[in-house]
Amino acid sequence: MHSNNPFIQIQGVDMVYKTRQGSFKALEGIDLDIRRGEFISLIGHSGCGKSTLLNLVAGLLKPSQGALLCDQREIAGPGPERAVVFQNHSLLPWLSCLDNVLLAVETVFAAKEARPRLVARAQAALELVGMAHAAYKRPHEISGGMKQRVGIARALAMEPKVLLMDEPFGALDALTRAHLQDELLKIVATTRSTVLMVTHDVDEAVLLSDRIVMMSPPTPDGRAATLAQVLPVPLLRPRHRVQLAEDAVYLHCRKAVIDFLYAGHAGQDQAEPALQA
Ligand SMILES: Nc1ncnc2c1ncn2[C@@H]1O[C@H](COP(=O)(O)OP(=O)(O)OP(=O)(O)O)[C@@H](O)[C@H]1O
Repeated sequence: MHSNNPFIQIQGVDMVYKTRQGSFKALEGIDLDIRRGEFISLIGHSGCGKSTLLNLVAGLLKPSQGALLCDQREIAGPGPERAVVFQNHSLLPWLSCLDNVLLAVETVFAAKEARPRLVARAQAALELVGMAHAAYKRPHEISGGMKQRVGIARALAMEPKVLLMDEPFGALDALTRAHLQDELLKIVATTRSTVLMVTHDVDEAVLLSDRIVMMSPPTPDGRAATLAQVLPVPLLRPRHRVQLAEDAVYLHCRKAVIDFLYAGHAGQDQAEPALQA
């Protein structure tokens, strides 16, 4: 059941990095509530703090101000209920795909379950992403898209309450990317995970998200990045990319994000088009 209580709460968060040149405020005054089972995308130009915010929710960073809560508890560090998928899969090259997933399964379930059950969990996760056939292959023996799927399987196998994804499909070709987006839609419909995903891809954000959080970049006069706008995506699920291509709501959302990115909220990196329109 999806409850309306916020599952992740980000309250008045500032993030200041200490650098050799002094302090750098990357985020300021971030407030965001995420409901259980909600799919949220973070979008914005390079350097506007998307990864920083994701890493704060992951517990990999501590906020300089404010608080982050997951399921009413303060996020004090990384935890198995919040699994992270990075842009480059980060699989261990000397282990098979199955063993890579198993390693993650063990960290969560080894204390209370016997090995056959753990292996079954790892196999089920590989199946979920269509990679059961590669269970005994090592990462160098499979394609980039396949590695990324195994990375997602590894995260899902931990049965996390929250899936945190930092440009999970950023390094993939367009076709593989579209395929994995479709799979992710199905997987999330099954697992009902709460997802926070960083992306640069407008269509990906609209296709997958319940809400798109648009972040404004830091300003040249030293103002930190902040959340500028939150766009609801009121499209019914299941969603099908081909049908959506001409859907008025889809096109409206897509245009709203593109307008945001190009009108007034462009970062100092305008030469780097963040869009994959
Ligand atoms: N460890 C760090 N130390 C100092 N500054 C940092 C650190 N990590 C990030 N920053 C700075 O904080 C700002 C936000 O970085 P972040 O990686 O969160 O942005 P982003 O929106 O994810 O960018 P991109 O889309 O390019 O990945 C940037 O100006 C970056 O240079």
